[in-house]
Amino acid sequence: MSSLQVQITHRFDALTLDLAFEAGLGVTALFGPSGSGKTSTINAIAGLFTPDSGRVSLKGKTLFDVASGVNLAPQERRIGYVFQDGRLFPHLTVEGNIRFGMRFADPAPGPEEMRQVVEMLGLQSLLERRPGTLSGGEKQRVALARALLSKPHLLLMDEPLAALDEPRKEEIFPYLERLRDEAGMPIIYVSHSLAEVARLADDLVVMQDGKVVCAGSAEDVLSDPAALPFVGVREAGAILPAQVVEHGADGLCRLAISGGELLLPGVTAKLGAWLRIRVLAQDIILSNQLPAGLSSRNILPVKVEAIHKGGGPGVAIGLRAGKDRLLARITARAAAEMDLKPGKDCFAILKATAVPRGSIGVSRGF
Ligand SMILES: Nc1ncnc2c1ncn2[C@@H]1O[C@H](COP(=O)(O)OP(=O)(O)OP(=O)(O)O)[C@@H](O)[C@H]1O
Repeated sequence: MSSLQVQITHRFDALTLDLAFEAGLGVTALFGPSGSGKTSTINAIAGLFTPDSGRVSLKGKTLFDVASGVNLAPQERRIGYVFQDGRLFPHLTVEGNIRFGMRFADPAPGPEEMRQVVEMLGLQSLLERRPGTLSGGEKQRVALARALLSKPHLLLMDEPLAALDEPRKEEIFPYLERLRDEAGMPIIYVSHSLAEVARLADDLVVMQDGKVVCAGSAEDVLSDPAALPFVGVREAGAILPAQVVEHGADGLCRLAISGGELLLPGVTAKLGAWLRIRVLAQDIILSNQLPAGLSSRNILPVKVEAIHKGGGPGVAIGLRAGKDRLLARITARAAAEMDLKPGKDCFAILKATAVPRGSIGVSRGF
């Protein structure tokens, strides 16, 4: 049974929320366009907003249930909440802010637990500083530490990177990846950035107009051609588990994937490290023959699994590459001329520079 179970309905003037999903350990991303109801959903989980009907339970405990009249106050729910803007107390030091979270923990964390969280989030040298002197990324790490030291059973994060520029985002990602792998609790991560989601999420719940339109493991959803219209044609792309095999003297890294190898620039992870590589559907070219004399070194034998026609000239092609899946987006005309259909073998070609550094995340291994 999943740790968190959510079923809520609520009618706002302009939107009706009507959704159900479950979340286990690790990061479950709530992804969807602005106004799809993501924040309202996590506010309902946190007890900051009371829906018309439904039920929320965490680790078998009912937090909210209209049928039986249960509606625990936010502070009784054992939930940590990290807001987009951090919401630190400006008059307290970093340490004061972090200790504030401990007031809600039961039992209160000891010095060793505090040391571990401070170390995990790299806050050792910031403890005496005040929030006004911190960068956006540092503030978010403090907000995370404060939430974690309240010893929650669930962590809710609402667009925690939205206010940060790209370098600050890059700075905080390793901490979020560590948190995902070490926190030992469900984390609900709200985002409208598929790049963030592809990098962090174990599971994905895609929302639109107050409803869940698809849900499952991030790998399944992001490689599903039928999900492409919901995640966006430009942003859609599968994630491939890959292991670092060799750093070439020319700056290219050789990565082993279940269906072959990739050569990519800009990979700094150590030999043997497991990564998750996001390959955008629009960056894949398909060929019926093994291409010769091509500049790309990344040519993978693949099998067509599914084809999904959208309203426009494009089609999404679900591909099997070894044990993994890829998603390609090509024109319907090309698909027809290549006679692509489920079961057909072909080759997927990926330009090395098509995978930017920001599309490479660290994984807990597969
Ligand atoms: N308190 C409210 N009163 C009336 N309508 C509301 C209220 N809160 C939310 N809504 C409605 O629900 C919609 C979704 O809001 P919500 O903040 O949950 O979406 P979101 O997916 O988190 O969007 P964003 O990414 O922009 O924060 C709003 O556009 C609005 O129509």
